[in-house]
Formats: sequence, C-alpha cells, structure tokens
Amino acid sequence: MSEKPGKTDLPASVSMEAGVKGLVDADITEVPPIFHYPSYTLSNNRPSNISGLNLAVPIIDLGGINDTSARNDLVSKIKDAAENWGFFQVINHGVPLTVLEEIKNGVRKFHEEDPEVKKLYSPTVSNKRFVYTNSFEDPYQSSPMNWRDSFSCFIAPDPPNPEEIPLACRDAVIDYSKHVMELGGLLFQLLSEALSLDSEFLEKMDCLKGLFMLCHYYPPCPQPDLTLGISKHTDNSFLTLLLQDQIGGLQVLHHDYWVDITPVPGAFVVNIGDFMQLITNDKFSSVEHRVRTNRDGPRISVACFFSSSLSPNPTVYGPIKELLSDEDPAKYKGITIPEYTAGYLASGYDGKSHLSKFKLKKKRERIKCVAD
Ligand SMILES: O=C(O)CCC(=O)C(=O)O
Ligand SMILES: [Fe+2]
Repeated sequence: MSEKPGKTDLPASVSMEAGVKGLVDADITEVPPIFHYPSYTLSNNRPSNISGLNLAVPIIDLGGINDTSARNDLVSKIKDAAENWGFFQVINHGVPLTVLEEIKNGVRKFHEEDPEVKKLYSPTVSNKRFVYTNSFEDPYQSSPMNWRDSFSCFIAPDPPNPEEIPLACRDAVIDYSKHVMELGGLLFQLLSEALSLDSEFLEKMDCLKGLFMLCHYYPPCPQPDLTLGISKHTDNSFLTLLLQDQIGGLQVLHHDYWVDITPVPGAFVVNIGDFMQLITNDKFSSVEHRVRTNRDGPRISVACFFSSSLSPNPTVYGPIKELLSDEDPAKYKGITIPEYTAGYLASGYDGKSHLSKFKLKKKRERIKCVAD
C-alpha cells in the first residue's frame, strides 16, 4: 500500500473529491506528477524472437455450443487460450447487446453524477456493498496513481439490496450481473472440460459462488504517454469477465510484449485469475495486463471477478488432486480466498505476483502436500 497523495500534489483549483474526472473537468493540460510512471515501465519493444508469432488474443465463437463436434472444437480453443494467453474474447455468448449497452451507459451515468452524489458512496462514508473509489481515496491505490475513477459492487454470495445501488445504474447492475452469472456458469463448464474434468467440476468447487463488480471510468488524458489507466497486475479471481467499450487501451503481457486487446463489438474479454492458476497447478495462466490511457474518452469498462473476495469463506483452495501426478506434483500450498485477497490488496497493484508467494519451493514440500 502506498502513501496517499495530498492536495498539495495537485493544481490549486482541483478538488480531490471529484476524482480524475475532476482534473479533466478543470481543464488541466498536463498530467500531475503523482500520475507519472517511469518511462521504462511504459515502453514496449517488440522482441525480435517473437516476430513469427500471431499476436492477437484468440476470439472464440460460443455459437455452436450445443453441437458436440463444435463444442469439442471450442473447448480445445479455450484450453489453448487459457494455457498460452490467459486471455480470450468470446462472441455469440447469448447476452443481449441491449444489456451490454445499458450497463456501459449506467456506469457512465453514475460517474458523471454530481460529486456530491458520488460522495455518498465514498469508502469513508459508505459501509454498503456499493463503493465509489476515485484514485485519491482508494486505500489500495498504487504509486504512481492510476488515471481512472471506479466503483465496486459486491453481487454474490450476498446480493446487495437494490436501494444500496444508486439509481443511475441500479437496474443495469442488477440485470447485467444476472447475465454474467449465467455466462460464467457456461465458461466454468467449458474450462472444466478443457481440463478433462467433469463439466460441473469447477462449479462444484464453488468457483461461481462469489461475484464482485468493478466499473471503471477512464477520463480522456492530455498526456497519454506519461501515465496508465491501470498499472500492470494479475486478477485476484478464479475468472474475470470484462466488458470494454470501443476506445481501447487494455493490453496483455505475452512473451514480454504488451499486446493490445482490440475491442470487438459485443464481445466479452475473459481472463484467468490467480485462483484458477493455483487450483489448476499452473495448467492455466493468470497473466499480467494493464490499461493505457487515451486522448479520447471517457473509456468505460466493467470487470466482473468470480471470487468471494473478503467475505468469510473457510474453504482452503489448493491444486485439484485429479490434475496431479508423480510427474506433476502440487506446486502451491492451500489458502483461503479471504486470506489471499487481504494479502493481494495490501500489496496494491504493484506489479509483483502475489501468487508466487504461495508456490512450494522444494520438491520435498510438494511431495508432502500431495501426501496430505
Ligand atoms: O479496464 C480494463 O480494461 C481492465 C480492468 C482490469 O484489468 C481490472 O479491473 O482488473
Ligand atoms: Fe485486471
């Protein structure tokens, strides 16, 4: 966790309460130094040894899901993407386009409310399951700061009362999260099949039990080469479903090169989170990603994390026994989701893998874990 910035770090005309959006509304023409990233973290030199690789995140069509041979084909594409990219996009997923438009509009509407309205949901005032955190108030904010404002909403296992969600996005959040739970159920089936496990395996492990929504608003940035919307990180989830608008900026690290995840109209970006990498014993990869800023905007995105997050949950997750063998012993020790999440949040988006802290180092430790 980094030290919080003070008002003195900002131009005098700017109120911290109004978030990054407030800076842009105040017509700043230069990005304040607290948002500056060292230039080496922003550069992206294409390594010569990857020139032959296809550098596009796979796009997978879920349309043929009910046909056995098409399903086998898409399960093998998902397996390949989950192993080699940690990311893929899905199209023909069954979520109506109107639902996608409504949630993007709802997120934008809330972020464009008067700061006085948003203040009612700030972490210092709100103990509700809907929290508005602009970069200046986020206790887990990285240093340098991110060029974005966000709100979060806990959806499952304990859904919020509708009154806890602001009117600007209430119906959209409720409707959208139902569709995300449904699509998540299908994706966990396909991922189970991709691991040669029973279709219901991951759902039976309660991977679908928790859902946490994080809705971002990235204001246009006057100097996009100086800062980031979100610094490099992996997700603290089993799986993340992300909806992005057409502005672009999301990048995934692939063979040490930042690859753009080009917006595809109506698609979801799906990515493997740390907990999935842990339970699959590194078969699937939780891969680092980040968001570049843009002169255009605002950019809206909605990230839905399948994780029960900090909610009390005594289940200890370790590598799935069915995936282990003498040749492939457990690589991780078990941990509960709230314990993992607390550590992940405390280390902030610092770009270091939290998962690696749970890796079993010695062969003897691994063998002992399998015997347990
Ligand atoms: O806004 C995006 O495209 C990505 C957001 C993200 O990576 C996150 O919330 O973890
Ligand atoms: Fe992320």
